[in-house]
Amino acid sequence: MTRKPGYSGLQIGLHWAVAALVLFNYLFGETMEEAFDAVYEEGQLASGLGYQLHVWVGLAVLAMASLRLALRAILGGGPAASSGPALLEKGAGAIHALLYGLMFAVPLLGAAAWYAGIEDAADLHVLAVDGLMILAGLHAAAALFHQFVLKDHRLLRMMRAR
Ligand code: HEM
Ligand code: HEM
Repeated sequence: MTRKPGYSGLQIGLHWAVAALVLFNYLFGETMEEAFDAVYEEGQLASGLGYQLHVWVGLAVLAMASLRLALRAILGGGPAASSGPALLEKGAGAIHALLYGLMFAVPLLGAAAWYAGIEDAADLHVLAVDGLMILAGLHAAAALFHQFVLKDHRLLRMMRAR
């Protein structure tokens, strides 16, 4: 079956929604750290709205990541459907695969820490978040390089529905 290159409106909407929600949880993660310490180190009850937002925003990322993978399997998209140099396409594909993996690993590790009180999962959650932010930064820089230096309209693929 031949598929049109690019992404559907829903795929594009989910891409940017995940990017915004990940950034939100990254910037406001401290409230969750305080709640985790209160519950598991000081034996107190967690208070405030901040940590609840962290949990729901993070679980929304998990749900959206699942939907994205399902849509990708059905609708396609991604570097395989485009035409850059083979080695660069492989690199981009590997980064996308790692980003997908971390979209699952980060919230799942957070849930294991929060709901089961697993300290090691909390440490891995924080480590995985750092990895996600570094990769997302590289990925965003690559998108800007494609768009403005190579001028191959790569960024537009994630802005205009096919
Ligand atoms: C400002 C930040 C970002 C920019 C400018 C950006 C840009 C793009 C662009 C242009 C593409 C399409 C590449 C192509 O197929 O030609 C893309 C795909 C992708 N992006 Fe981002 N992105 C950003 C943030 C993120 C974040 C935070 C994540 C993950 C949490 C992410 C995950 C992905 C994945 C997995 C794909 C591949 C989609 C697929 O083919 O199924 N991006 N991004
Ligand atoms: C995309 C999703 C998520 C991102 C980007 C994210 C990001 C973060 C960040 C930046 C911190 C603070 C790290 C620090 O200041 O040391 C943190 C801590 C934490 N998060 Fe998340 N989080 C996400 C999802 C979740 C989910 C779904 C849960 C639980 C259901 C969760 C539970 C926790 C816990 C328990 C901590 C405290 C860990 C500790 O103090 O060692 N997170 N998260």
